[in-house]
Amino acid sequence: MARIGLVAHDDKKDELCAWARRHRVKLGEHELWGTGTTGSRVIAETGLAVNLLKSGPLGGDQQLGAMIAEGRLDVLVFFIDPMTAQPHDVDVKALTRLATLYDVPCAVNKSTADAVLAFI
Ligand SMILES: O=C(CO)COP(=O)(O)O
Repeated sequence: MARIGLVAHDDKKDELCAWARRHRVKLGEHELWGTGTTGSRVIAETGLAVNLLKSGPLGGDQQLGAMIAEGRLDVLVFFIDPMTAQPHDVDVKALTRLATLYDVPCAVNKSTADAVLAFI
């Protein structure tokens, strides 16, 4: 069982929820963690159990980063919106930086997320 973080920027939340619905059975075999708004939407739209952290801009991204630094997260699925500036861009960069540093698989779009999930 892998510990998977689920995060999406606002314009990518529909995409992440559709992805989670498509992989509902497989995701159900794993321990899921989500930032507040993303995680709540995944719960509502899939019925999957997701451990909720704070909303991303309020510290949720940093909580996921801390989990990575402490060896408590195995996979990060983070659908980033490349077209919209984020007020908490420093947190976004910190999270992707820690995933890179600790060699945690980090899927920032659907096809990469499909590939990572097929692998675990
Ligand atoms: O801001 C986010 C990622 O940077 C996601 O946070 P929410 O899931 O709370 O919207």
